[in-house]
Amino acid sequence: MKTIYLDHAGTTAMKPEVLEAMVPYFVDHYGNASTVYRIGQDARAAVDKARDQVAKALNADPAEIYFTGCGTESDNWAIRSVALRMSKEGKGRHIITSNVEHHAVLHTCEYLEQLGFEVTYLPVDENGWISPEQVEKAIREDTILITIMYANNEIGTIMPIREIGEIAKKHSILFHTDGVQAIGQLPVDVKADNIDLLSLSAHKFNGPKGVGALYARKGVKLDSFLLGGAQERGKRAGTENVPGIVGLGRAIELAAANREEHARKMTEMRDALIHGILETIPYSRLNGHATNRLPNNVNISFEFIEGESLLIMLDMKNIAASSGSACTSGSLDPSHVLLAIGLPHEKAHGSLRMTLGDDNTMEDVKYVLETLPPIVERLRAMSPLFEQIKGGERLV
Ligand SMILES: Cc1ncc(COP(=O)(O)O)c(C=O)c1O
Ligand code: FES
Repeated sequence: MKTIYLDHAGTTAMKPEVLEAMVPYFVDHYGNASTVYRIGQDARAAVDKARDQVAKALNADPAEIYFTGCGTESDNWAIRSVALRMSKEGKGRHIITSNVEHHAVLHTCEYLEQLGFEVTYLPVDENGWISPEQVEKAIREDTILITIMYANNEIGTIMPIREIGEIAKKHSILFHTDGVQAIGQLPVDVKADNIDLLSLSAHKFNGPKGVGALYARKGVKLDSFLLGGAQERGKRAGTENVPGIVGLGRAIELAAANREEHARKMTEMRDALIHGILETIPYSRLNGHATNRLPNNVNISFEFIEGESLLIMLDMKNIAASSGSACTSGSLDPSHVLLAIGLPHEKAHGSLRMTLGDDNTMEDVKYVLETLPPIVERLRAMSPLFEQIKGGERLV
């Protein structure tokens, strides 16, 4: 039986068209893009083309796009570079972010705190949302950067990016957004959204792993993060990952062209899953905003069960899902995002994230809706706590 893959927020399979575009740059045009001879110049032209493709998808200028090694690098680069430069220029040392950011942002902010920066971690509401007013209220004389994610990778809540960008602009503060989960799902437009810096990662929209990009608006002074050669106009040293960059360019072009149809299809499957589960499984609740959420994200907590056991049993039925973000699923700590929306530990542990993609169909949704309820029931039958409430008494 085929695997029903429901972890597209973790990573996605590459599209055959993307692979096809990349292959020649491994074997034929393998030259170093910084050289003058033909096979090097072929590679250079391919990097330039990819830069155009990324710029077009974001409504940016190609000169505003820098290729990186991953979304994590883009986040680190944007935040550290702005912080260090602004503080050197005496503009201040205060950063505003949220408490549901990806660890690429949170750990970078914590690192900067060790260097003497001050960080405000705005608390989200019960839906995982930050209001523009909250952001405005947190602004101080010495605020140099606002970094708020476009959409959350665990619970799918979409942040009011355009409004936050407007506020940042009004106060002349730089605005970075981690757009890793938004690209391909939402209509991201860096100009209309008032974004100064945006991070993205190819493997989240059917491109290759290990390649990302950072958009930096013209006029934003960006210092190099990786020091060395003069690649990426002297801003990001290291021989370009030409096949990866070509793949990123092709993948974002395809994602942008199919975005509306993709979002429509995802939303339909998402809502069928959410309603189907909430209607058939007692003591379950949806995490994240009911409607203002990524079209492909389903995140549900089941009381009285362990997310890990649920994942193992789903895997035995060929369903691949997640119980939190990929990097923390090996740890015993409950997700910081689920705790931030106010879930107590036991509910946070019993959560299931299913993120849909192009390869899913309504048949898959049907299969999940048939397979999941008996698994939850079996796991609950083993739970001593659940035994106590069987009589109909509500404990929590
Ligand atoms: C919101 C968000 N930011 C950053 C990242 C990191 O991206 P990458 O895996 O390319 O380093 C991820 C993916 O795990 C993510 O979901
Ligand atoms: S590093 Fe990928 S989910 Fe955290």
